[in-house]
Amino acid sequence: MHGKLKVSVIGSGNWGSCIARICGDNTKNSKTFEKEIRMWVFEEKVNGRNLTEIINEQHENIKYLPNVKLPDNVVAIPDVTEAAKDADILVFVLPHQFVYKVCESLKGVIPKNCRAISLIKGLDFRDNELALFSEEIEKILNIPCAALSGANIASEVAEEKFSEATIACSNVDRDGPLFVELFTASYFDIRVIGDWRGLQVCGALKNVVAVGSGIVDGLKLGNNAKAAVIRGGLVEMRRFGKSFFGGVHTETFFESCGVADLITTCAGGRNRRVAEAFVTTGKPMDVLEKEMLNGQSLQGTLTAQEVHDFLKQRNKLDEFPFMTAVYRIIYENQPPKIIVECLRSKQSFN
Ligand SMILES: NC(=O)C1=CN([C@@H]2O[C@H](COP(=O)(O)OP(=O)(O)OC[C@H]3O[C@@H](n4cnc5c(N)ncnc54)[C@H](O)[C@@H]3O)[C@@H](O)[C@H]2O)C=CC1
Ligand SMILES: O=C(CO)COP(=O)(O)O
Repeated sequence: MHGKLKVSVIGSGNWGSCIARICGDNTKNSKTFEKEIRMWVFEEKVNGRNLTEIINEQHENIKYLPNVKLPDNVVAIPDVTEAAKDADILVFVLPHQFVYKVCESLKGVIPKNCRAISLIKGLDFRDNELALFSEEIEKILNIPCAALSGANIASEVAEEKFSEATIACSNVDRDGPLFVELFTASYFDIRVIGDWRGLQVCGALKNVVAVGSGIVDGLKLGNNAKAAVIRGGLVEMRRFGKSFFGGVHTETFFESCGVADLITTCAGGRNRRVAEAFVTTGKPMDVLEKEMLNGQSLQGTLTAQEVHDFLKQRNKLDEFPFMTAVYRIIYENQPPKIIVECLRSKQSFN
């Protein structure tokens, strides 16, 4: 290894800022990593000032992770190529709808020996295929890309409450220890696995299940119904992974990136909260997203659409009644109660 490794975090939202904080704490006195963490910020005005200036002066992302101090070695940079150039490690942590544009602008800027890790929860439906972001980043930038996902509601991790996370990479021996060193904290415990596809299928689809659980909450159906939705959702997540992506292991669904993330998101995530309000107010999800999230982004609504379009095009909607019900409720005005009707067993006792 020649010198210490330079780390850049591409993204600075709720989770992006939280993870930059962990990285910054870990690189402060590191023999492996350069102290400075460059964090790309999608520039915007907050209270009439540039968000990057506020972050660099106050060491706080007052819009996306308020009341949490960032270490002063985390430096906010508004130009993405400036933030990423010469990086040895790129941490992608963006809402999934923005990833392609950002990656395209990094083409030709990234050193050949750079490694990446994707913390993005989402899939991309294009050319009639669903793409995994770690694989898209590998293709666009021609560098290896691992993935991290887990039961990690950012506000809780930022308060240093105990969480687990999963890292998956194709070369566990080469990349595992390095990423574990970068992300582990006393309150953030990581396990490394080889199933990067299963991990990302879980991270994306659990957001659709969380929308379903919010619908159950909006209908005030109680904990048993929510458990039924989590169970049915998990079955379809596994079926989806196994049906459409090679190399997905059942064990992955028992890691933090699987059932644990599903449980926490269905209990306390943004997708759940906004979907509950969708039922109680009757307003569309995109309107509520703007009203309730102050610029933060829902991933479950777009993922529900992408999954639906993919399944429809393959004539497979019948095999995924729960995912299809979520789509129909939020996009096709179907009654919210179908969220549990779709789970009923087809057995007849007559
Ligand atoms: N917030 C959380 O608790 C967790 C989020 N994640 C995942 O991490 C990823 C990033 O989420 P967050 O950091 O929470 O983001 P967020 O939900 O806070 O989204 C807002 C971010 O998007 C940026 N943005 C807005 N317009 C943009 C544009 N046109 N181009 C590029 N960026 C733009 C904003 O500047 C801001 O940084 C998502 O895939 C999410 O599912 C994963 C674990 C936990
Ligand atoms: O991914 C998350 C927790 O692990 C956050 O979920 P929400 O986007 O629904 O808040």
